[in-house]
Amino acid sequence: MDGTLIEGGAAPFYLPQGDECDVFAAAHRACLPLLLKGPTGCGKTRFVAHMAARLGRALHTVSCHDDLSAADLIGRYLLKGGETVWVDGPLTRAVREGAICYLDEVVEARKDVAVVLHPLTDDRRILPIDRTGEELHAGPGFMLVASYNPGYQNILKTLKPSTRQRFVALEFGFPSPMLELSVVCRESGLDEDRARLLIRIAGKLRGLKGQDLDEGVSTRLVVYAATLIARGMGFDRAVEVAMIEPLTDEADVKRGLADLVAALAG
Ligand SMILES: Nc1ncnc2c1ncn2[C@@H]1O[C@H](COP(=O)(O)OP(=O)(O)OP(=O)(O)O)[C@@H](O)[C@H]1O
Repeated sequence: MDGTLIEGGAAPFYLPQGDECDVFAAAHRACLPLLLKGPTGCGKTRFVAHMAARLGRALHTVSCHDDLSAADLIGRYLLKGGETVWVDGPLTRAVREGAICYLDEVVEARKDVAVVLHPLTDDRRILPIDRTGEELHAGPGFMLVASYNPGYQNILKTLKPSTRQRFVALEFGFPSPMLELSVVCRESGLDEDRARLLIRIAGKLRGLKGQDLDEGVSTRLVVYAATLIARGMGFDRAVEVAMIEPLTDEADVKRGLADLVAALAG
């Protein structure tokens, strides 16, 4: 596999917002790691799955959390049938196989993860495994992709410059209304008229980010609402359970959102 993109229907469905597929492919060819920045549910994970398939690479995805340590990524000795055996973690597996490793919400991970990522994301491209004494050299197929959501206002959880400046970075936003319409119809099977109305509602709700809401409604939630409607749920109820309830716990904000939706839905 020489990094040529495979066209065709085998890859998970993904509608590009711009030139991100070309940037991903170019970074893969150049053996550079890639950082995806953007809000939750805007298509980052789908994009990586799509690109991995088009590049003919296996994909190992890790959802990072605040207890995720370097050992979780690299591997550990485990007791199996009375014997102690070494078991590779997802990052080590990806390096050995020449696969793509996707670290979703990388800022959540513990600090020792950055120490592991540094020699792997600069021109050394090595993964030292202290416990086994191995030092793996990443081949041309391997690529590290990480994502984070700059919108989460947590000053303690941000990437250090020495980490972020090891990545080529792409910024994602919510798709344009036309693009989102295609995504929502394709993902849910809902008709265009009702999908268009959902997207207008989403646009209005996104406008409230920073006032009443921390985060705008994601494309994922619009797809949820559309899927529920396509399967028979009433429009208003689907909007309530998929596009309002998940956004906030505050009763008066919810009421305000419901009024706004009612005005739009007529
Ligand atoms: N451009 C797109 N093409 C196809 N589907 C999309 C696109 N953008 C969003 N989606 C839809 O939105 C859903 C959520 O996207 P995805 O899981 O990739 O979000 P994410 O940005 O990775 O979120 P998180 O940061 O929370 O993991 C997908 O399952 C898909 O249905």
